[in-house]
Amino acid sequence: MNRPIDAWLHTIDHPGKRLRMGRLLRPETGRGVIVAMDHGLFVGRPEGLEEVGRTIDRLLPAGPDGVLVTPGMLRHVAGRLAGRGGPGVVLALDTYLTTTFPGKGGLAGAGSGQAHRSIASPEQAAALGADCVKLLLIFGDAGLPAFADNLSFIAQTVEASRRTGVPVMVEPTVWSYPGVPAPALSATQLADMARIAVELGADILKLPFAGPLDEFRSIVRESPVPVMVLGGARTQTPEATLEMARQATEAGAAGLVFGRNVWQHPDPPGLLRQLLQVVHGA
Ligand SMILES: O=C(CO)COP(=O)(O)O
Repeated sequence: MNRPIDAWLHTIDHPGKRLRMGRLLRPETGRGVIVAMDHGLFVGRPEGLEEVGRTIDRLLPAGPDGVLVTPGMLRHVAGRLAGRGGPGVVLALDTYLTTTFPGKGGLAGAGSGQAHRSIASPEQAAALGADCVKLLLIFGDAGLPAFADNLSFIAQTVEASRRTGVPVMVEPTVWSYPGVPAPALSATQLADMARIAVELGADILKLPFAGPLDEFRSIVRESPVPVMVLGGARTQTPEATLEMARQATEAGAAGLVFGRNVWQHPDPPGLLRQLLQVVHGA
């Protein structure tokens, strides 16, 4: 089910986007392994990611294809990433807030409800050297006006990406609350969410892996853009993380965007090497 990188890159008619996307997906396999480290924006100081710079230093020798960070944090870690010929940089361009933060002392402030906001412009992301920007497409209980704003924010960012040349990764998700398990998505729901993201102009999809394998394979096959699979909460065992990576690869995914399962592992570079082995096969 491997799709060569040219199959993806030829779908992109913008040279800047092609060049940047080619930095995240390896030419030999058409896939990439991106380590997500933007969690601080959503939850504060996650266990295992107390110091993003130190985590990056530990992971770089394993050779990740990309890192996902926030524009604010990039200022502090760009020096570590520069001058090495990689990894590519994905910047989180938005965030969502909920008022329920169990164990976090009500970090999101007073009042009730949910809010979704941009935290940087596409132009800023381009100026910061981003190879890709990541946006959320959030389904669920925030109300129709919030959802409509979310859709137009993605559409505007896609429009801006024509000027900046920075590809747009869209992550369809559902409003969730720290400490509360995210609702399980059926493959049918996921297929609809993915399709809406593509219709909005996503260049890359970032999706949770939802079995059964054949149904996820259909979502990947139907997608005209690469599908990368996110990790989610820490699995019970490293073997379960590797198995998810195997199944995602088997289903034709263009790689992984894994966070907690990498940097909360006792040996993050060791696990990352194993993931790279699964995804790239060498
Ligand atoms: O991309 C991610 C967060 O932005 C994925 O992180 P997790 O693997 O920890 O879910």
